[in-house]
Amino acid sequence: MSAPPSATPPSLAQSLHFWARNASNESALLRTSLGLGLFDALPVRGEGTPVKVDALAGKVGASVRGVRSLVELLVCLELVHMDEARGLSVTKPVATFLKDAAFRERLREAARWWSPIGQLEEAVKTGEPVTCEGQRWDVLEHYRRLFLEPVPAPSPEAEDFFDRFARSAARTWLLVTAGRLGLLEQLATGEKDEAALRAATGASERGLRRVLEVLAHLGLTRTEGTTSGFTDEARQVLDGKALPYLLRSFSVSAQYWEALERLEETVRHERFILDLKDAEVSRRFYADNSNQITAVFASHFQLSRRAAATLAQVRPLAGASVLDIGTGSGVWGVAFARTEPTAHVTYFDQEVVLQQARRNVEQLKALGQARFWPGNLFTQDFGEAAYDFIILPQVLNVLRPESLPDMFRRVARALKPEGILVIAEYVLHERRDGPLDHLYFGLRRFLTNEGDLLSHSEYAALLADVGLTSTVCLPLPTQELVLAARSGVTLPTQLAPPPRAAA
Ligand SMILES: C[S@@+](CC[C@H](N)C(=O)[O-])C[C@H]1O[C@@H](n2cnc3c(N)ncnc32)[C@H](O)[C@@H]1O
Repeated sequence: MSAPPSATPPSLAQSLHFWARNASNESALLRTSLGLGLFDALPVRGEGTPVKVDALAGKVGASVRGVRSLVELLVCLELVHMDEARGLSVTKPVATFLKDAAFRERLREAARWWSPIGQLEEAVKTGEPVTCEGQRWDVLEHYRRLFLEPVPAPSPEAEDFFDRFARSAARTWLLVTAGRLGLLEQLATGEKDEAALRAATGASERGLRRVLEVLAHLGLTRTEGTTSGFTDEARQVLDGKALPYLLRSFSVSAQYWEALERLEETVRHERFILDLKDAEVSRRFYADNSNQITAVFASHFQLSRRAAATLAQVRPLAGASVLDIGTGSGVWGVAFARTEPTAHVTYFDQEVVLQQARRNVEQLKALGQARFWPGNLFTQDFGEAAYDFIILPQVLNVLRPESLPDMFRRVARALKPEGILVIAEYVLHERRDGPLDHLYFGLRRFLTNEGDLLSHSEYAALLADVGLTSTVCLPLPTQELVLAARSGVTLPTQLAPPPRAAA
């Protein structure tokens, strides 16, 4: 299920993508919004004076940034309406089903299962209820009721809301668990009988059956007698490298589980459960994530090469000095090195992450043009008038909003007078009400004590403050490119065509 509700049901590939990345965010969003009383604090559309986000945060006693990161998603999902003056009200169908006491109780009951669901792996192995906060929870029975014995909701809108609220995260965790048990990998190699699957995964009879029943319900598997395998569609979608890639995405989502469960605490008090501003937590998280970042290297390399080609339209890259800040896998800097063999690239990141970047740069035979610079991007002085291009690829969203002016000041100082700043980011619509994937990404940045996503004009205002008065925003597939420079410097106004497959 993806949103807003559309006439055509999503394909299995689209659903898997959503379950891997955003389904647990969606459940946490709705569970937290309800827990905070956000819907109840808003007037019904057309029946009262719309409320601005600051006032709403005051009403529910929570942080403005936190409430804003929820509300922008609720607006995008069309559960909350935002008028031209940014006044908020709850839509009529939502107000109606939330007044239904029995439905409300179903939501409350479903909300209690987040932690127990996190122990699904144990439940599948033992076939027994799990213990959580001193109580026994029959997670396998919960999955049966949730997916195989649905209770009618008071309206189609209520059913859609319940699905997002209760089942979205449950789908993600089922797939996380099936991945961890090695069940999906077993099924990918062909049909298997129950005994073989139990032996390979350590699952109990009851646990395996339930997982397979729900996977079948999701359209991934089918079982005849005691033999199970992927459906034809699942086989096609999970062919080759697609399954390992998907499993890595699920494992990244799993890292956020507890923080999503406790999102209400974070929105209320800005108390961060997965605090990436803690140096040790950040080191571990990004060291782990750099594998994931490397897994998406090939697709991001398409984007970064296209960005380098776009800049080469207005400025020769020959002999250019390039600084790639928060380089991660190195995918952005190395694209400049590969586009122009005389360009020199400095890769800046945490030491532990640079080890991975070095391997990737070496593989692309660009070590001769490389310098690796370990440091802390929050405090590092990047020098003065030293670089023709500075790249900030997917890194501004790591900085809390109050750190952005200082970051831009250090970066503008390090740019040569004719230099160009290259920001690759998830740039929001001017109304900050989409795109949906960007907003979910933004919610994760908020809950990990990282930054805000901005619109083009919000970036332009901050950049103008440091003298980079000329900006353009060019949409790449999946993210945006904001280019900035001092007045009079020519910036490209359109993207170069996509590069050919070979690097
Ligand atoms: C979201 S990743 C982006 C990676 C890469 N630029 C890309 O587009 O794939 C953010 C990067 O910022 C780095 N980072 C986060 N905090 C940092 C800090 N305090 N100092 C240096 N690098 C940091 C992380 O290690 C990570 O590689």
